[in-house]
Amino acid sequence: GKTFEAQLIGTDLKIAVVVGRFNEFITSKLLDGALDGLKRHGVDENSIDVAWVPGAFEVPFIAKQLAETKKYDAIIGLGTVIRGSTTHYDYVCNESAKGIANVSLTTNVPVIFGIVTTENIEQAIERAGTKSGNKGYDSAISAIEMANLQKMIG
Ligand SMILES: O=c1[nH]c(NC[C@H](O)[C@H](O)[C@H](O)CO)c([N+](=O)[O-])c(=O)[nH]1
Repeated sequence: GKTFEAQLIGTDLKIAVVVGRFNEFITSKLLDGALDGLKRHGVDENSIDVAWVPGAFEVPFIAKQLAETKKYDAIIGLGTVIRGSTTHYDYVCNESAKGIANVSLTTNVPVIFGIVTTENIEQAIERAGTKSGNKGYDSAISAIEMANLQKMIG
């Protein structure tokens, strides 16, 4: 039988990035990583739209609005939730994760979960371009793969 495995080439793809402003010190780095990953894999700068929302909780809502335009091959959700500074850490994380998965499934547009969820600021910094890489960059690669995979399966 067939094996579907997509290329990581982003030419001709249209991508939207939804990024939470909360913990902007981190999320701006995630966005930089995502844009870097998209462009260096061939996505045209003019084919990348970015929407800023207040925080991770709002990412799914705007991701859904963008998905319903049918203009994008994939959407990347970026944010940072740090338990140390959040009393309602679990709610924000759970609703953001559940919401993002739900948008994918209800709109048939791949939405990548690029929300950094950590115990403390140091761990968040590690995932935004230091020793654990950049989760925004990784999300960009996953977005390209999922968009191409969906096109392969048709
Ligand atoms: O993205 C985040 N939003 C956070 N809260 C805001 C939330 O995402 C909504 O923007 C807010 O509740 C208004 O709806 C966070 N904390 O509460 O700490 C957080 O750590 N990260």
